[in-house]
Amino acid sequence: MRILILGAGAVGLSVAGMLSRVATVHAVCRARHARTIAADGFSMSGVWGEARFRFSAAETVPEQEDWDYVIVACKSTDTRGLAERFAPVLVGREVVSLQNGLGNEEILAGFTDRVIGGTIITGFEWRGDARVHVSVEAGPIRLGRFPEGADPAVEGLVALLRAAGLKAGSTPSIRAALWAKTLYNCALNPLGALMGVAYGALAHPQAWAVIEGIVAEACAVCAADGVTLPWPGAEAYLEHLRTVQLPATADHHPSMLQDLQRGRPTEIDFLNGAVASRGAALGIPTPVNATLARLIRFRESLGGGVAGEP
Ligand SMILES: NC(=O)C1=CN([C@@H]2O[C@H](COP(=O)(O)OP(=O)(O)OC[C@H]3O[C@@H](n4cnc5c(N)ncnc54)[C@H](OP(=O)(O)O)[C@@H]3O)[C@@H](O)[C@H]2O)C=CC1
Ligand SMILES: CC(C)(CO)C(=O)C(=O)O
Repeated sequence: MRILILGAGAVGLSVAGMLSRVATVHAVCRARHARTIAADGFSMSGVWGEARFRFSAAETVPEQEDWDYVIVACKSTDTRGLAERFAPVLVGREVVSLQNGLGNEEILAGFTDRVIGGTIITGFEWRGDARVHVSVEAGPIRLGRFPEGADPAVEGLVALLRAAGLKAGSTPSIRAALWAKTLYNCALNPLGALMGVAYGALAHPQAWAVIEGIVAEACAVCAADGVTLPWPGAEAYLEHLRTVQLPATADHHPSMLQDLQRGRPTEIDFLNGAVASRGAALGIPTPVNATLARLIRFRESLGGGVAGEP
């Protein structure tokens, strides 16, 4: 099996490393990571184990290679640019999004008619060039044919991930899985990023009241979008978030916080911003999500460092 990973960073290089145990892998990543991988390998620590992996990595794709799967693992803000740059590699191939948020699969569907959606609810933190710490894991990787269904290509990648030692499963309703992951990220990422706290701190009643608003609106938009979530309503999801997901990732700081600290664009327009824009299109009011999206965009405009510092 031959796997190409595009936009390989914390998530993509870790998945590349694990898959290199059972498949031929090439990762398209930044040059500094590629240099370190060539010299010393990719180093991984944490809940996926301590390991050093060697696989092919560069800023470009080797010419005239064939790929069984192309996994896109960049930030959602880079999906379109990356897809445009590597468009010839995507045409007619199985292209898998392993990213957060709503909208990546729709972008990739403009480049291939074989899109597989994916969700990953594991925490990855940079520790240096080509060095990543896998901090927490709250569930298996979920894959499904986009917009719906599962088929042998989806099952083939699930089997490969399992053979590599990862927890993975398929779903016939990837849109529901993407919405479910988006609920989690919308509820926790912007608040955690704005307040500079780990997820566990968001159980505070003042924060939780905001989270209730975020989730109620997002569930209403999701229902209007024709997607049935695994929970009967917002209350049931909030209970799952409070009792299962929050404890499992209590010590994790949202990647959005790191983006803000580094003065980088966040994925807000694929999270709460996407809930607000889809809500507007469907006639569902989303004042809480729209306000959080505005606050994050405002914070982005202030650049890196701590707000208020000279
Ligand atoms: N980190 C986490 O814990 C989790 C992240 N996710 C999601 O997974 C996705 C990826 O996140 P993550 O791995 O953290 O992001 P990273 O920023 O660590 O990785 C993406 C990498 O792609 C690189 N890149 C972008 N464009 C190109 C290009 N044209 N050529 C080569 N490299 C390129 C980026 O470089 P540069 O930075 O220089 O632009 C970066 O190194 C996101 O949607 C995120 O929300 C999901 C679950 C957990
Ligand atoms: C790491 C994870 C899964 C939160 O636990 C995440 O989605 C993020 O930080 O964006």
